[in-house]
Parts: sequence; C-alpha cells; structure tokens
Amino acid sequence: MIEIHNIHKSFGDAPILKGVTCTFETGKCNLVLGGSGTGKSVLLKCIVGLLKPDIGSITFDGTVFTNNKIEIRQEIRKQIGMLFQASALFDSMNVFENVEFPLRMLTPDMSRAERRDRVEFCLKRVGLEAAGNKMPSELSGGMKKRVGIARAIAPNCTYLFCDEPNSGLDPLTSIKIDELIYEITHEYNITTVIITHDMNSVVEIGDHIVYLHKGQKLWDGTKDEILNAQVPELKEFIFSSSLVRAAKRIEMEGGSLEEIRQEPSKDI
Ligand SMILES: Nc1ncnc2c1ncn2[C@@H]1O[C@H](COP(=O)(O)OP(=O)(O)OP(=O)(O)O)[C@@H](O)[C@H]1O
Repeated sequence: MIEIHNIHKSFGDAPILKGVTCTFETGKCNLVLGGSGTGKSVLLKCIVGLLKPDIGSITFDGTVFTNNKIEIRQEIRKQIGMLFQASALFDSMNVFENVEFPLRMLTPDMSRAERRDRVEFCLKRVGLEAAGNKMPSELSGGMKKRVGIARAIAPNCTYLFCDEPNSGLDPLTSIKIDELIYEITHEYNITTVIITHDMNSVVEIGDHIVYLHKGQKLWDGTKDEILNAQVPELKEFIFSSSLVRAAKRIEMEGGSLEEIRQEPSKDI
C-alpha cells in the first residue's frame, strides 16, 4: 500500500497540489482521475521522487520515502516500474534489449541466461514472444505499450505507475492495454497507480479511484460507486465524458449500450 499524506506542491507562487491525502491499495488498479491541469502528473512525479513535495509524506508499505536516507529511497525506487505516456522505448535498442535494460541496471548479479529467461517470460506475458528482434520503429502504438509494460515488470516490480496508458491508442487497443495492466496487477499483487482522464478505464479496471480537482482530492471510491458520487465537480466530469453521453442518448432512444455490444456486427 502507498500512503500519501497532506502533499502540497507549488511552482513559484502557483499552488498545484493543496493537501492531497489518499491511499493506493496493494494488488489493485488505483486510478488517479481528473481533468487537464488538476495536478495528476505532478502528484505522480512527487510519489516516484522526480519532484520533492513542499509539505507532506509518502509511505511505501510502511517505509517513509519523503526526506528519508538516500539508500532507503533508492531501495524503494528499485521496486518501482514505470509505463510512460509515449512508451519511451530506446529507439536504438530492439525489443529484447529494451526489456533487458532495467535488469542490467538493477540486478547486475543476474547471469546472462537468467536475464534472457526473464525477458522471454515478460515478452510472452504481454503477447510479444515473437517480437524480440524488432526495433521500436517497426511497432504499432499498442505494441510499444506492451513492450513498455514488459520492461516495467521485468525487475519484478512491487509498484507500477502508468501515465495515461491509453493516450494515442484507438478504443479497442486501449481496452486491451487496460485489461493487460489489470491482469498483471492482480496476478502479481502489484500496487498499480494509473493516471487517466478516461471514463472507459474507470468502468473497466477502476478497483479504486481517486478524483483530483484543482489540486485537491474531492472523492475516492470504486467503479461501482462512482456513478452515484454526490460531488458536483465529479458528476460534471463523468457526464461530460463521451462514453456516458453516448449511453444517455442510447437510453433515451430506448436501447442500452450492452445490447448494442451483444449485437452481431453487420456486413457493410
Ligand atoms: N515543472 C513545472 N513548473 C511549473 N509548472 C508546472 C510544472 N509541472 C507542472 N506544472 C503545472 O502544474 C499544473 C498541473 O500539471 P499536471 O501536468 O500535473 O496536470 P495533469 O492533471 O496531469 O493534466 P493533463 O491531464 O493535461 O496531463 C499545470 O498548470 C502545469 O502547468
């Protein structure tokens, strides 16, 4: 579990995070939801140590991260896997080498054969066992995300942070990537934190959702609770999403999204 307590962060005289307190649960997909500019990425950077909060504390499974000794912070960092928004693969390395990279950095004692086994295992887990020799330029957006996920979990991460994993993907590929992150989280009991403003992800994989608005946490709960949340800003956010607008329109016309999903596709 990751515990965030009273985090404040300002840039100059602009306050961005204004006392955020929340927890991210073990073995669950924890979503940080909110509109543009609400401080989601700043919060994520504070948690992984890329930014230093002005006030507040962050604890990983009982060990304080903020302002702790460098060795303790480094130990926690080694347990963190990151999936970046644009995948951030190394263009000069093939898929195998990209996934192997964190193992070379973090586990220098691992033999070459052990590294190869681990990379092959991770590539298989994300469905890319045949892509090891490909270069990033030869991959689709969805495949790049899969490589990013394999690279993040290669060192057996305890915590996985995903910054807008669906950005730049079509809706079907987005669902597949969400499902993969969800399965991996539950399979390996990882504490996963996903930054998103995608309501599709909320309804598909939102085990625990933290809603941020203007640098403050206004609500948290599960995907089953969110539609009944009595927070005006969150309601406005939910009902402005294209998914919910489409469902409302279909309902007004006497149908349901689930019925449409079940219909066999028609030849055109
Ligand atoms: N290093 C920085 N220096 C100054 N201002 C910053 C810095 N990083 C972020 N900000 C500001 O903090 C605010 C919140 O940014 P953040 O990137 O966290 O938003 P977000 O909620 O992730 O939005 P989006 O969904 O659009 O990515 C923005 O106004 C941004 O300009």
